[in-house]
Amino acid sequence: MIKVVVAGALGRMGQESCKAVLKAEGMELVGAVDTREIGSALGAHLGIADLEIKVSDNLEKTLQDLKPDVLIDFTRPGVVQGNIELAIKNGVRPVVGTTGMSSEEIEKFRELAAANQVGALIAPNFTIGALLMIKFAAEAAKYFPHVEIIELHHDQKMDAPSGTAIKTAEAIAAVRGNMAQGMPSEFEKIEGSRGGNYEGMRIHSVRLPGFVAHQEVILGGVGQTLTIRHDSISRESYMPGLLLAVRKVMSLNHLVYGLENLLFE
Ligand SMILES: NC(=O)C1=CN([C@@H]2O[C@H](COP(=O)(O)OP(=O)(O)OC[C@H]3O[C@@H](n4cnc5c(N)ncnc54)[C@H](OP(=O)(O)O)[C@@H]3O)[C@@H](O)[C@H]2O)C=CC1
Ligand SMILES: O=C(O)C1=N[C@H](C(=O)O)C[C@H](O)C1
Repeated sequence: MIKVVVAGALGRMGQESCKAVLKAEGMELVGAVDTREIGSALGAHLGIADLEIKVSDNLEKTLQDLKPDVLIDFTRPGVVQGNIELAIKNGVRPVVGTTGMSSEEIEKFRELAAANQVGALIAPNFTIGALLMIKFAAEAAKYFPHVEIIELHHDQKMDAPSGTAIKTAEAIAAVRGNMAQGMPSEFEKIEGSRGGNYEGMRIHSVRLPGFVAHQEVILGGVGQTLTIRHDSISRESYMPGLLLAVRKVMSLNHLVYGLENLLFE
């Protein structure tokens, strides 16, 4: 049995993750950590009457008392960093969906995981569709190097651009490098109109109620454009990838950034 603790257990992704782990063969949900309704029964939040687990606000004590194999983290930027450090230092493998970390922070955790010989995964997106979108976009960018990314999310999202958009831009930049796009003399009449700039690629972040998580990668060529789009229309879409990650992290002794590295091996 893989023993799992979920941090951010009362959040949108945390609740979905708890339900998925409870249903998963070979996994046991042993603990739940959040900032809200501490001491309440997790089952009451998930609509499962006979679930014994209580919500704790103390991750360190939870990890030390319950000694889980894996920590799933869906908290928020600024919190996740401390959680990863606590997990690795306690020999618990973090499987992290929380976005908003810098590449320097990810590198620091890579070193920490290696020094402690603890498996870890940081995955900005757990859906197979988004991973394929990134793969296809990077392939297409070999032929269409002019690219803009539009990501669209619900309006409760804290970080912009999304972790998925950054991962997409990184994958495309690895193929085409840093490249100027558009007119050298272009200017913005309203600041930010052209979006964020990653190695010359523009990233536009839309935040509106009604969206879950969506992204378009638009590649432009002479007289033609190619659009690759992915839509997550429910948070269940992340669960198969998340459960796969929990299983795969058990046999790692280092940090992996991106589920694609475990999926398309
Ligand atoms: N990798 C992927 O595939 C996906 C990643 N995400 C990412 O996951 C993260 C969470 O998203 P989402 O579930 O929508 O966010 P929510 O705000 O719904 O959930 C976050 C939860 O974490 C809690 N929390 C805050 N601080 C702590 C803490 N110190 N310890 C424990 N829990 C804490 C929050 O409590 P409170 O409300 O009191 O602050 C809240 O319940 C985001 O970074 C998002 O971008 C989302 C979807 C998919
Ligand atoms: O906040 C979200 O909701 C999501 N965050 C992740 C990201 O930043 O890419 C994954 C997905 O897009 C949903």
